[in-house]
Amino acid sequence: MDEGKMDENEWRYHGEGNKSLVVAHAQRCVVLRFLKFPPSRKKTSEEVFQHLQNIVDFSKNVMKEFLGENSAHCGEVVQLPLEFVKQLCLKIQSERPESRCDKDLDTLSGYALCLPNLARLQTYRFAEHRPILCVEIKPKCGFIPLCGGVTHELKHRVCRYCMHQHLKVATGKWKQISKYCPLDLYSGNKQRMHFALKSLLQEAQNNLKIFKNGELIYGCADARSPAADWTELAHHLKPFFFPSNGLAGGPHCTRAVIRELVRVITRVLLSGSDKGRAGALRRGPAPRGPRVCEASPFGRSLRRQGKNSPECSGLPKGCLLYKTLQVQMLDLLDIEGLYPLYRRVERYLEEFPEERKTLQIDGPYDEAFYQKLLDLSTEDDGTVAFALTKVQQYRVAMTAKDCSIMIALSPCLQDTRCRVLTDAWRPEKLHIPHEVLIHQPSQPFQACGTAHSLSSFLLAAALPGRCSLCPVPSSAFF
Ligand SMILES: O=P(O)(O)O[C@@H]1[C@@H](OP(=O)(O)O)[C@H](OP(=O)(O)O)[C@H](O)[C@H](OP(=O)(O)O)[C@H]1OP(=O)(O)O
Ligand SMILES: Nc1ncnc2c1ncn2[C@@H]1O[C@H](COP(=O)(O)OP(=O)(O)OP(=O)(O)O)[C@@H](O)[C@H]1O
Repeated sequence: MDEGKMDENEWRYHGEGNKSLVVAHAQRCVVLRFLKFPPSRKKTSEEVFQHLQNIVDFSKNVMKEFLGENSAHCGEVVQLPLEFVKQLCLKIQSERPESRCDKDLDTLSGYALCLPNLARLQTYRFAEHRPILCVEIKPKCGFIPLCGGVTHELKHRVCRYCMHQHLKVATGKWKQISKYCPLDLYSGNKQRMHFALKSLLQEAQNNLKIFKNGELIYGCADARSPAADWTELAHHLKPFFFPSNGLAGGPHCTRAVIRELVRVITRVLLSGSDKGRAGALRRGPAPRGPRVCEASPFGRSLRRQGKNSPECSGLPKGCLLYKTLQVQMLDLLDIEGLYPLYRRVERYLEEFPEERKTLQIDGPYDEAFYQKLLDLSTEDDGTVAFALTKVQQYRVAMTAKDCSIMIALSPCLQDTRCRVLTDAWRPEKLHIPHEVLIHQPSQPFQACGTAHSLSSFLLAAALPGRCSLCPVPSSAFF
């Protein structure tokens, strides 16, 4: 990217979250990710640069280590002309959802992160003409804590996502309670996963987005968004899944297309053997909590059938869901167990503020930082070192609890063989037909009231095995 010659007209609004706003280049497969701040809280250029550099280091030295070399896109910090950023900000303002406009894009520092556009395939530097579907899922926390520090009994039975649903509907953030439960998605049981994905498709909230050729075609900006329209979605998807068969339209076709989409996503989520160290994280004695959340309609129907424990399929060790869950489980103590340790660190820093740097409180997120995360002991020896390790593990776990998985799918170019879509990944596997990418938004540490932003990571995993898209003839698309 030539930062000297930037033209705002070559970029379009792509999406935003609570902390950043993303624009995509119209031709090239890159995005720019800008930080956002409340109008009253501007940061200096140096602070913004450091924040973004921390995100890059964290992706590279922590998340990539846990989730696998092939699973990370760290991006790079770029400095852009201020005039370009100002014009871009004006250009995209009308496309921003109202609910996100309480924060402004940072137009003062000129810094942004440049990343690959994960809604497109990464093999090609330029947007090409083959159709690309990208499914973005933010699965949220996939386990129920079982640690002794948890005081509310309900937290041992109902997962955080399902509890939050009630709060979100009560406060008007979303219109209705979703049937989605992360524990169903993380179960590894295909039937439960299908239920979870269908529930996401019914009530996407901010947990599911679908892009076609880089454009958002399905997803929910806020509670004012129109209700999900499966007929329209099926219309978009039919050429991907049933390009040449006789399924004309109507409810039967819609159901068939949605079923196929759910089946393909499940298959992708369960595949993958990219090595990361998350699988090697050795747990202490603490056992895992219940595998089914009491609030999940799937769990309830199991109980009605008298099945108290579901058939437990478990996740294959190499798959991204498994690795993500392992990292989430670095939260060994829950916020209730962690808070006293956080206070211990805080008190220490009040007394010895100069230690902040030595203790790597705000980074750098380097190899030494990563190594300390591997200590999973829960025996508190009363030291600041122990408390700090648990706090940092908690922050990393929070990152994994808030990340998104991005699955890019494309039909094959030949009738019978799939092409590799990622040249960098295992070129001998000429049948790897799709890409999976994880995107992690900026991760704050708000649990205890402060707002340190920690991390962001982008991951890609190569998937072995044939995909159900393989037999799809390409001719229908070109
Ligand atoms: O706390 P949660 O589980 O509600 O997660 C927050 C997300 O809410 P969600 O429940 O997914 O709608 C929230 O998402 P939305 O703004 O609601 O789309 C953010 O992702 C937030 O992260 P950050 O503080 O902006 O870096 C997330 O905060 P963290 O918990 O990751 O700090
Ligand atoms: N590299 C990328 N490629 C494609 N799309 C991206 C990329 N990075 C972000 N996006 C899109 O932009 C949206 C907003 O970005 P992001 O989630 O990083 O915002 P955030 O403010 O950090 O998130 P949060 O609300 O969790 O704090 C994402 O949901 C995703 O759809």
